[in-house]
Amino acid sequence: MSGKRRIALVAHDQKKDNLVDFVRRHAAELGRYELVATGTTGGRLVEACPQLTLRRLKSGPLGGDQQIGAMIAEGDIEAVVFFVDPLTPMPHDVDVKALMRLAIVYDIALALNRKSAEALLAFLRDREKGTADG
Ligand SMILES: O=C(CO)COP(=O)(O)O
Repeated sequence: MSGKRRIALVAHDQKKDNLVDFVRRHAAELGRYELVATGTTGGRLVEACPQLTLRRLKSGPLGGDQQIGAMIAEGDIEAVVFFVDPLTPMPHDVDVKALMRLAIVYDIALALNRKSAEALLAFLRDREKGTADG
């Protein structure tokens, strides 16, 4: 690891534009973290924010969600921003659930939509300042 704290970024197809918008608006702040993303999401983010250094994992349905889950289990993830699409059936739904489950098990900050992602960043900011628990 680089020594920076790590954040995972993931979005389902219908939510990728929303995540790109979120990351673009917070690029400077997110750039202070080591960023990992599932494959297609990562491609979109790198295209939109070429200044960000981001490691692309496998695409979600091909194991990317599980790679993030494994990082959580290893203690290598600080927070997960995962913009989920609740209206479309996913062939890899079990992987999505497994990732969320591990985030809960390990008490990892997990944001599933834009407002909770804003709250997550505020929490990380407070934690850096030493004014948040956890
Ligand atoms: O499917 C995903 C999360 O479940 C995201 O994967 P991609 O970023 O490769 O589209």
